[in-house]
Amino acid sequence: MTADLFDLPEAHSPEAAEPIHLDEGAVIFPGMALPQAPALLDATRSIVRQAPFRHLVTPGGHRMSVGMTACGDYGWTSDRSGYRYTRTQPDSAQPWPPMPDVFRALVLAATERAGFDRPPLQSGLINLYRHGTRLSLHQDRDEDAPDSPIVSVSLGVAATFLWGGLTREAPVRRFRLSHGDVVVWGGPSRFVFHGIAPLPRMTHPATGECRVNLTFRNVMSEANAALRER
Ligand SMILES: O=C(O)CCC(=O)C(=O)O
Ligand SMILES: [Fe+2]
Repeated sequence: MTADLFDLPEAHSPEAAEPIHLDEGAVIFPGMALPQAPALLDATRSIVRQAPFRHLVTPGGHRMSVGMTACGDYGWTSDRSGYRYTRTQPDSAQPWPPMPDVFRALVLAATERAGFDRPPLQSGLINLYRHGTRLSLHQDRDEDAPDSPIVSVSLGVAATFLWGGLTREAPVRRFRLSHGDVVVWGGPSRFVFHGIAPLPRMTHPATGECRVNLTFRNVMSEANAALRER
């Protein structure tokens, strides 16, 4: 599997520093977050002190191998009763830590660079992968905000991103996501099936044996958010 990983397009070679277009509305920006990576990891550590990683249980009773936490107005949770967004942490009833400025600035820049209007700043999920951790093919559809894209930032050990289509049966392409890579998907690609292949046993100077992924979403559409504020 490690050999497979190195056969994928290398995001950081000079000739590949250009955006990689996956589909209409979906793009990888290789290395876009490299300058901010140390600050992103510091901010992540501070969030984790306030809201520790948890291995959530799926409605089917499986313990997820990804460790998860969140920041911003909403965090994603899962348990035997289903998947949902909550304004408080599942076991402490504390609000999620606020979204750090260094996260917000990167989300704004990536959203604009990808040509979308509405930056996903309502929820920042933090996923922790170790050797063998995977995230099977899924759509991000627990949100009610199809008008804003997903922004995803990869830090630490490189992973294989699985990029499928709008149905589970669609062919899956594989891309290598390295430290500092940013992926944005929205518009016609907002509900594309995607996932992460099991993380190889490798180390990265910034994170040791781990990969950290930050994914940003809006949870409520502009119309629903406006209704709430009335
Ligand atoms: O770790 C990644 O790059 C993808 C994460 C993801 O798809 C999710 O959190 O829904
Ligand atoms: Fe996802």
